Amino acid sequence: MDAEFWHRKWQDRDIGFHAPEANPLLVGHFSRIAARRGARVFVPLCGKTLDIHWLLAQGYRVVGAELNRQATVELFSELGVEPEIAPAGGLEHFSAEGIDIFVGDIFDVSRRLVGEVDAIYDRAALVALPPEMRERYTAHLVEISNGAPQLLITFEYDQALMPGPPFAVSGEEMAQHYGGNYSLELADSQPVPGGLKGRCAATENAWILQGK
Ligand SMILES: C[S@@+](CC[C@H](N)C(=O)[O-])C[C@H]1O[C@@H](n2cnc3c(N)ncnc32)[C@H](O)[C@@H]1O
Repeated sequence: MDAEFWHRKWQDRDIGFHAPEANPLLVGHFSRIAARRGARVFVPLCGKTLDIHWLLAQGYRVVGAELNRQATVELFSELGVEPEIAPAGGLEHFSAEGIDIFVGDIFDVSRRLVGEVDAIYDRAALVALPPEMRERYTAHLVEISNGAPQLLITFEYDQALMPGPPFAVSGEEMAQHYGGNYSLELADSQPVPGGLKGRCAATENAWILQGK
């Protein structure tokens, strides 16, 4: 799952992960980790998700990281906002009132660059990464956010039945990555209607991670 894999997906418009509405688990649970209007929410691997539209509409500020420039151009266009675009280290920084998106590899996003983070919303980000990248990703997220609380959405299913992404991430794996920094609560668990990609029984889990 290198950069080319994701750029090709965007180029071929093979973006089944892009949901047509804000995620119900976000809508149902987010206020538990960030109640304050104006809180700044980090959305890693953000694509052009409508979850960002929802967060902005609730009065949150958003900072995102996304590899694909065209996805970011479309995000701002669909928000109806003209971004300022500037170089930022080796990345590009798209910004407008209440929103900053860094275009490039999340591993090049530093704590200094990302700035204040009050909460993290991870949907289709941890589960988009293969097992060998998840340890590095989770440690990096904790480092650049200073251990901000998270709402993290995962899938659980029999990985033998279907290759990822999205990958299955178990509760045990969650504890391995995040148990040292956070207390973990499985706040919600819902069957995926019709199965994952229409072919594999799965549950979608909403985890709330609060700093220890
Ligand atoms: C499965 S999609 C999810 C997008 C979004 N979270 C959503 O819910 O629609 C994963 C996204 O992560 C981006 N991505 C993959 N690897 C990345 C990396 N190393 N750094 C930044 N973005 C990355 C891809 O381009 C893609 O848009």
